[in-house]
Order: sequence, then C-alpha cells, then structure tokens
Amino acid sequence: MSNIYKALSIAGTDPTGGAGIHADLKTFQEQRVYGMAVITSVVAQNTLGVKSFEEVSIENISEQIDCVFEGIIPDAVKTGMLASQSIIELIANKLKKNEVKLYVMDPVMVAKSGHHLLHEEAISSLKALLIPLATIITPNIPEAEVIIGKNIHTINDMRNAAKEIVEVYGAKAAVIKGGHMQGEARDILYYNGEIKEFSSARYNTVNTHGTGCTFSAVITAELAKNNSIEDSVKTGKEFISQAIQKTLNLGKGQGPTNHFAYNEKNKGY
Ligand SMILES: Nc1ncnc2c1ncn2[C@@H]1O[C@H](COP(=O)(O)OP(=O)(O)OP(=O)(O)O)[C@@H](O)[C@H]1O
Ligand SMILES: Cc1ncc(COP(=O)(O)O)c(N)n1
Repeated sequence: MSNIYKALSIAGTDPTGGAGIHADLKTFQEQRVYGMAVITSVVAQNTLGVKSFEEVSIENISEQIDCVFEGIIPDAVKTGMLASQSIIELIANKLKKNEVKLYVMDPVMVAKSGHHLLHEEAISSLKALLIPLATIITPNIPEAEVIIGKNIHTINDMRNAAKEIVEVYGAKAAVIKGGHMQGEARDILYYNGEIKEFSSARYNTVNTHGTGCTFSAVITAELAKNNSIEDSVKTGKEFISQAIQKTLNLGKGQGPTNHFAYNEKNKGY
C-alpha cells in the first residue's frame, strides 16, 4: 500500500455490527482506509431494537480522542451517535483544537426502532456548535426536520432544507437522505450554491439497519482519500444501494446491510 489514508469515527456501538462504530469500521476497511474509533456510548442493541445504552464519561472520551491525535492524525473524521450535550461540547472543542479540516456529521437522533439516541436538550448545541464545523452533514428527513423546524414532504422541501442547513446553519455541504420518502430513494446534495441529486431504486427489504451510518462512513473514507464532496457522496450512494439490494438476511428484525456487496460488484473481491 503506497499511501495510507486514515479515518476516525466518533460514535456509539452496535454489538451486532449493523450500525454505529462497527458499521463505520467495516466500511472504512472496505474502502481501503485505515479505520479508528472513539466510543461515546455503549449501546445494547440488535436487529430487534435498542435495549439500553450507557454514555462513556467525558474524561474518558476526551482521553480517547487525545490518544488518536497524539499518534495517528486522521485525514477525515465523522461523528454519529453523540448522546448528550456535554459530549457534543467536548467534540466541538476537540475538532477545533485539532484543526480537523474534513468533518462528516451524521446527526443521529433516533434509531430506526424508535429509541432516542440523543437527548432532546442536546439538539440546540448540535445545531450551534457542530453544524458550523461540518464539511458535510448527512441528515435523514426526520433529522433535517428537527434541524430546520419545518416539515419535509416533497423533493422540493428536501432541496430547500439542504440549502437552509448550509446557508443558515453553516455546514459547508448538506445531503438530505431520502430513505424515509416513498418511491425512488433520492438523496439531495446542496454544495457550492448548487443542488445535485443521487437516486437509486427503492429496494423492498426490512434490512436497512445502519444505512445512514454506512453511507456517511463511505463519504468520510472517500473524503479522507482526497476525493471531492460530490464524488464522495456519489460513491456513498452506490455503496449503500448495493449494500441494501444484496441483502444478507441476518437477525430476527431489521437486519444489517451488506458491506461486502459494493466491492464484490466493482472490484471482484
Ligand atoms: N429501501 C431502500 N432502498 C434503496 N435505498 C435506500 C432504502 N432505504 C434507504 N436508502 C438509502 O440509504 C441511505 C440512508 O438513508 P436513510 O434515510 O435510511 O438514513 P437513516 O435513516 O439515517 O439510516 P439509519 O438511521 O438506519 O442509520 C440513503 O442513500 C437512502 O436513499
Ligand atoms: C450506535 C448507533 N448509531 C446509529 C444508529 C442508527 O441506525 P438505525 O437508525 O438503523 O437504528 C444506531 N442504531 N446505533
């Protein structure tokens, strides 16, 4: 390997490997990026849902991050489940102190199973402290609705939401994911004053646990490799479409996506 690119995920866990840190590390590996992980919260969950979670102490998260930046500087960083206001404040300070230039923010709020993964009172800090630092933010529709305080029903609403998150809230780019809409799975990117659309068929499957984590992890890995925002989103969309289509059928509920599928198709692994 000539050039080793490195990505860091700061997020919660999923012992069954479908979402959170576990999905992120698998995705980094699939995209040939050296993966690192700082754990914010230990979550007891599986394909049937979230049973409980325990937040890691602020002191320990702070030391985990310092350990990473003392030794191996990531080329790109992503955040997922951050759980609390104090964790958000810590992460914002660490991103600034370490002068992180490529930061992908997946604003995880509620798991597909309905369990809240972010305390309600943390939302204002997420908006004020983290969104302005984001190279790209990747909300699903309910998350985008919470951020802008408006309902999103149509593709045009998605376009307006992406634009507002950049122009009012201060992210450099925003991609609103269409997993929660009907019909084609359409994601809307707003960057540099332009709207771009990335679409795929909607696959009829319950196995979509961790789709958002995996999608944002691909974007992080691709940005770490110096790809453009637009190309990184394009690869993220291709990866997640394959991962949903070629379902693994694991577990008794909403199963994980297939992290092998994209490279099996494209590189013949
Ligand atoms: N059934 C589906 N068929 C095809 N693509 C899908 C489907 N569901 C979601 N997607 C795509 O998967 C990606 C993730 O979108 P989604 O809206 O599911 O994120 P999310 O709700 O944050 O996921 P999660 O909370 O599970 O991490 C997007 O690119 C979306 O278009
Ligand atoms: C640690 C962690 N991060 C994110 C999600 C969201 O994924 P989903 O909405 O598919 O449950 C999750 N379940 N767990």
